[in-house]
Amino acid sequence: MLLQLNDISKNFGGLQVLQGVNFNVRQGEIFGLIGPNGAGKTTVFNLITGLLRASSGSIRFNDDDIGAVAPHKITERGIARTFQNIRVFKEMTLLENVVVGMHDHLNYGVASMLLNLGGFRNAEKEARERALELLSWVRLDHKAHMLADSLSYGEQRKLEFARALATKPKLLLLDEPVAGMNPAEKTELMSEIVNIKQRGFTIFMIEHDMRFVMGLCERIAVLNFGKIIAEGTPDQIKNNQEVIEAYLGKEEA
Ligand SMILES: Nc1ncnc2c1ncn2[C@@H]1O[C@H](COP(=O)(O)OP(=O)(O)OP(=O)(O)O)[C@@H](O)[C@H]1O
Repeated sequence: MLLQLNDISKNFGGLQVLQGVNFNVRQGEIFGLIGPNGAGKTTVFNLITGLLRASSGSIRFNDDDIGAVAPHKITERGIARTFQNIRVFKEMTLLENVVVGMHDHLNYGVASMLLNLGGFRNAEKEARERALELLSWVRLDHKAHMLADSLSYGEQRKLEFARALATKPKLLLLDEPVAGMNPAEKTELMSEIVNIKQRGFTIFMIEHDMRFVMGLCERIAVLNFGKIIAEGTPDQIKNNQEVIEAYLGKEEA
């Protein structure tokens, strides 16, 4: 197992947001976490990436306990994420945005690279070539030299995705990757994610768009009021009575 959550609970003061959460993400798969608004999904990502600490339970990545590891160290260990609210540098080009994402993994500082200082030329050239390749994975390479500000909302999401890949993560966490995308952009992103998986990346996403999650994920866990109520293949999840009730309410179900 690449990632294991064992009996995780999280309280904010008196509010119990997660209770006894258990699930695993396997190497090489596309895994999805779904659940109604406020179920605790983003809290799970914040625990995995070290922004929050669990009240109890353990999180293991590559068999190491990462429950008390600081966020930047989590990135170094190979976990990258995108956020629900877009965080691209709008006044920088797409290429520069991705190069910035790499900086942890290069020996030279970003500032030096961007300033073209002699000894750093090679590192800069390599970084730019790699950034261009990552942009091509999300079909944004033709816009590499444009400012991020000129992108549509959906394109900015894809730029964030490319930037997260720049750290060469073993595990990529995507928080609502298709939020704000139009249907054509969603379909495109679906095939791009499949391609990225085929390159050996493991992907774990939170997503509300059922067509997207069901079409893409190999396994899905469902969180409701802080508890995992189901885990399985998309077909198992679609037909699970407790899941249907969580989404529709008992009356309608
Ligand atoms: N830092 C915090 N302090 C206090 N309460 C918090 C904190 N972070 C989250 N919560 C609460 O925890 C609960 C779960 O929030 P979380 O954002 O994890 O849900 P979610 O499933 O990601 O929701 P959504 O789908 O709407 O993004 C909510 O009631 C939220 O208000």
